[in-house]
Formats: sequence, C-alpha cells, structure tokens
Amino acid sequence: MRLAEVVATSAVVASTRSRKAKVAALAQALARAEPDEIETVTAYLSGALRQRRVGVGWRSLMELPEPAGSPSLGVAEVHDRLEEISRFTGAGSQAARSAAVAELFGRATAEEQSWLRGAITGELRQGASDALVQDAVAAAAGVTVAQVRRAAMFAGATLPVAVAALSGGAAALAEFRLQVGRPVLPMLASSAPDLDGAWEKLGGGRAPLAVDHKLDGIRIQAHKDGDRVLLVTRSLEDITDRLPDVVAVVRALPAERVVLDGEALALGPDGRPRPFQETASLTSTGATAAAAVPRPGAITPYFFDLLLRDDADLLDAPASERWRHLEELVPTAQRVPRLLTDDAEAARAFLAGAIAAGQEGVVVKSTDAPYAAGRRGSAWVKVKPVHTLDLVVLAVERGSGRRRGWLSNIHLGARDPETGGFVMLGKTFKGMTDEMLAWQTERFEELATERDDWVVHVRPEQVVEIAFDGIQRSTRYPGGVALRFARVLRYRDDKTAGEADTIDTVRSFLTAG
Ligand SMILES: Nc1ncnc2c1ncn2[C@@H]1O[C@H](COP(=O)(O)OP(=O)(O)OP(=O)(O)O)[C@@H](O)[C@H]1O
Repeated sequence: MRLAEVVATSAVVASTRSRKAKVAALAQALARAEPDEIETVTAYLSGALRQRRVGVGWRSLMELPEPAGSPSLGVAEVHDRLEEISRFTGAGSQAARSAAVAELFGRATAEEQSWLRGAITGELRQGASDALVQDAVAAAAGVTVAQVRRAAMFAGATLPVAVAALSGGAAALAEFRLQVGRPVLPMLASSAPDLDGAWEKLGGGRAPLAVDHKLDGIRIQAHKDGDRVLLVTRSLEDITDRLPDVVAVVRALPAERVVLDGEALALGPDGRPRPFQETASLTSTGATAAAAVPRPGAITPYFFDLLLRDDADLLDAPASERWRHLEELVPTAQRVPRLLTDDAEAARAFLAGAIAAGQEGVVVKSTDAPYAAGRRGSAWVKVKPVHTLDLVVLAVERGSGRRRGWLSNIHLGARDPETGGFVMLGKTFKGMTDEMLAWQTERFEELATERDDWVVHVRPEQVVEIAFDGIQRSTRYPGGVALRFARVLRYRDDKTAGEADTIDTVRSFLTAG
C-alpha cells in the first residue's frame, strides 16, 4: 500500500466529525493492506511509527528537500527506511542519518512530508484513537467489536490484535485469553444514591440479586499458578511482597491455577475494619503517612469474584457460575459477606447490617452478568450512605495558629472534561490528621508552582477523597456550586487527576437532592 493512501485516510478521519465515516474510511484502508503490511498500516493510521524512536530531532526536519510531485512511497518501504535510520550508530552516524532522511523526504509529496514529520516528532494530530482503530479492525475483519476489544485487553495493546484479526479472523482473536500471571483491569461499579435506586437499576424484584458488603480496603487481584502467587492493585501495581498473609491464603487454595478479585482490609483486634488509612499504610509504598498500624499480619483478603479456575476462563460465564466456583474454593472467612435475595426489604436490612459492622455500604450485583474487565459495568451498583468525591488539589494555604509551619487548607477542584482543566469547588482543612498535614506539606512543596505569603499554588496532580453532606448552589466559586461540610478522608495515589470526578458528577448531586 502507498503511504499516500494512509495519509489521505488520516486526513479524512481528521476532517469528518462523523464517527461512522471515520470508521468506514479506516476499515477501507485496513482491508486493502497486504498481510505483511497490516502491522505498519495499522500503526500509521493510529498516527504512530513502529520504531520507539527514530533518532531524528525536529530541528533536522526544519529544512526539508523539495517535495516530490507525485506519490511513490510504499508503507513497507517507509518502515524499512526508518528502521535503518534508527539504527545508525557511532562516528558519522549523524551525517548518514541526515542524508538518509533527506533522501526519504525527497521522495515524499508535500502531504507525505508533513505526515512523516509529524509522525517522527510525535506531534501528528491526526492519528485515530485505539477505540476507532478497534471498530475499524472489526469492520474490516468481519468480527465483532467486542471480540476485538476483549483480545486487546488481554494483549495489553491494539496492534497485535489488529494483525491477528485481519489475518486470522475470529479464530485468531480467540487465542488471546485471560492468562494466570497476566493481570487484567478490574471491573468497576456504577453508583446509586440509595438501595432503592440500585434495586431499580438492576431490575430487582424480577430476579434475585446479590448484595455484597462494600469493604473500604484496597482492591486486589490474585493470581495463583501452582506455588507462585501474584497480587496486583486496581491500577495493576504488583504488591505481592507487601502482603505475605494474603499470599499464604491464596497459595493454600485447592486449585492449581486461579484468578480472584477481592478487597484486602486491615482488621482491628475486635475484628472490625480499621480506618482506610491503616490498610493503605500497610500496602502502599509509603506515600500515605503511617499512623499507628496493626501488625502486618492483620491484613485479610475478602474475595468476591473468580475469573479463572484451572483451565476454565470464566470471564464470560454468568456471575452465579463464577460465584459457585468461588464458594467451592475459598473458605467463607475469606469471602465478602453476600446476600442473594429478590426482596428489597431484606436487602435494606443487609445494608444496615453492613454499616453497623463498620463497612462502607453495599455493592448490588446482577447474578447473570459476565465479568466486564476494565469497564464500569452497569451490572455492579454501589450504594454508600456517605457521599464522597475524588477531587484534585489546586492550591494550599499556609497554616496559622496550631498549624503554623504546615500547609493546611486545601483548594479542591473537579475535573472539567470540556476544557481539560479544573473547576474550583471550595476549600477544607477538616478531617486532616497530623500525619496527613506533615505528608501534604512535603507533597505540596514538591508540586508548588507559585507561592505568596498566604497561598501555594500546585500542579493539579494530587487526588484527594472528600466526604460531604451535600452540594449547594453558590456564587462564591466559578462552578456555581459548593460542598457542604467537606472533609478529607484520604489522599489517593491509585488515581490520577485524569480519573478524578467531573464537575458534572458534582452537579448531579444537586438534582439528586
Ligand atoms: N463486594 C465488593 N464488590 C466490588 N467491589 C468492592 C466490594 N467491596 C469493596 N469494593 C471496592 O469498591 C470499589 C468501588 O467503589 P468506590 O467508588 O468507593 O471506589 P473507587 O476506588 O473510588 O472506584 P470508582 O472508580 O468506582 O470511583 C471497588 O474498586 C472495590 O475496590
């Protein structure tokens, strides 16, 4: 395939607003790629080269030769040339590279030159997103988008999946499977303001639903392969070494291979859950200040799902079947308390019991849904009596009185997806422990951009979980809303600012009362 065709397709994708038209253009180009070009064509349509770096800076691309009058470059050839250029090393490599670049650009048309320059410097603004490419691959290969997405999730990338789909169809895609030792992103929950809301959302009353205690610990995915155990967090960070007791529990399970999903929690001597900070301080790399913590042995895993058992990949099996395996393998003491019921009254009582036991709320779950890895499935609905938001710290004020010398009152922002910025919602210093004050003083000094006598402005990177009693309309801040009784629960290092709650989510609490 000619490079010109890729460049023209990218131009169509960039110029139309219709998703359907974008996908159609991409699919058409993909379908025309020869088998040995698929990888390059897919990468180029995404706006990326296959080389990690070519070793050519934007400076050397400032003065380019006259463009060619008509297109002649093929994608395979372009890839080969860039591969050669990226491999020049040693004395004289700079000159050789410049000559090769000039030769390549000399054979490119004006459009191709500008595409190549963008791709090499990483500034191309026309690449199709992964989601678009996945849709187009499905259309071109005659498979479903779900099949492509799923394979990409197991592969951890779209490119190998595109090659497989376009050369081997559905059968090749089925080769990408959940594997022990290769973590997948966990399924996430949507939320409802109260139990009745969750009940309605899941069609309660017509079929039994599961009501789980919602434990306020840290999410863990456990992989067991014989004696080998791997534990990862919600963001797939390996924390195996930090939870020896959980490792022991998983290793002892009566299955050769298993993948489990659950929550790890620090318990006090009375068997009640400890505040979240304590679980976090036992499991984090140290970002959260270590309060008085129970001995490390007091971290207990509570599993609520099973994704794989021996040779059976159960992701697509109905939840009831996955839970049957879970019950067979994992002792009750290491499972999340769960009630199966079609009676909303019983579910409400179970929620009250969860709160009385010191838990955060419940998660109501459909019994027949597959495990939607990496997605906020509508099959899980969380209900928490205390409302919380994950907000971003925009600035912090210098403390006075007892808090002199510390950075204290934090300015809270909600994400604004439209501008890519943050909307200020208010300030709080409530709920901060001395450990938090010490930790945040150091952290915000690191993130500081501008300071005056009173306020230190920071890069908007630190996520904080805030509890509040309600949202009010207010003209004090630009978002038009303010939080009532905002208090800090904890700093979250498992979320980036890009994952913080949006201003729309905040406003939705206004209408929800
Ligand atoms: N029984 C349970 N079933 C599913 N998740 C549970 C359960 N108990 C506790 N959890 C935890 O609840 C989390 C979802 O709720 P919550 O909104 O409080 O957390 P979050 O980390 O802010 O996630 P989100 O991305 O959904 O906002 C899950 O990621 C999981 O760690």
